[in-house]
Amino acid sequence: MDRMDREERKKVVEIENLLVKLDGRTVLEEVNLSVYEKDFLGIIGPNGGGKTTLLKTILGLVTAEAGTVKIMGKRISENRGQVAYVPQYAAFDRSFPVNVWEVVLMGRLGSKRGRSYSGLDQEIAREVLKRVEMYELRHRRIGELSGGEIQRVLVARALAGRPEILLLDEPTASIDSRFQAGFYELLEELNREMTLIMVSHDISAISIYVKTLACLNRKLYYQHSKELSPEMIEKGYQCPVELIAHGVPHRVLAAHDGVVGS
Ligand SMILES: Nc1ncnc2c1ncn2[C@@H]1O[C@H](COP(=O)(O)OP(=O)(O)OP(=O)(O)O)[C@@H](O)[C@H]1O
Repeated sequence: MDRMDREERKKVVEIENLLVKLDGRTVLEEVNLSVYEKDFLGIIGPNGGGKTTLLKTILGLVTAEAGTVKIMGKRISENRGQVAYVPQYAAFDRSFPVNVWEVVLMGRLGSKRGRSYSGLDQEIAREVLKRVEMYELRHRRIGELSGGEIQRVLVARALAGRPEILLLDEPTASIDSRFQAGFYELLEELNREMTLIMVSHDISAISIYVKTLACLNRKLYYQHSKELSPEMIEKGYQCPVELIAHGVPHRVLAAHDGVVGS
């Protein structure tokens, strides 16, 4: 995406000089990031690099030590409801005794008045379940679903809040590779209407679907492009590029000596 194209679109997430400490330890520092309307940003990086923490900061669940985070031009505290989160599947308790329909309705909790869900809440739950092709299984207990099905339900729950920005934390980690392509296709379709920010370890898969890639290892390396320069990877992973390059399709590597970019 070139600069001209970006300037015509709205900035939906704007992070400046972010510093986050957890238990007194610096987890994120000097993070600057602008995400534009309808971007599909993939964030990669080593374990413990701060990816989940960055998503939680955008959601307002983690407080910054310094710096600013703005969503749609406003501070997070003034702007709830426009960002939704699809958690890591592993973080979801499968033994929780609820069915698909109830899980998706939880996505309407922010708008619920009184004790019961409105007709509108139910209509939205129906619509989002159809969207992720899980409506037929709406009476199923969560514990009876496959990893891929649960992930679709979690996307539906996030969509039920009618977000402008969807954050996804390793959404395909537990999905059988046969079903991953279908899941990414769903994300591509959603991206026509909303901004997506996705954390993943699966560089080769996400590089097919995302529009831009960033590398996070306490600091964020990002050029508003799908190409990762060897320098970004080296800084991001703090190990020689050669080790990583085997697992990265060439087309995400910018041209440099010894590696031909395409
Ligand atoms: N609640 C917490 N209290 C203290 N430290 C934490 C907390 N949550 C995370 N951390 C630490 O912050 C660092 C970043 O963690 P985070 O989960 O954001 O990384 P990540 O890039 O998402 O890792 P992974 O790829 O393994 O999921 C890690 O060193 C982790 O141990």
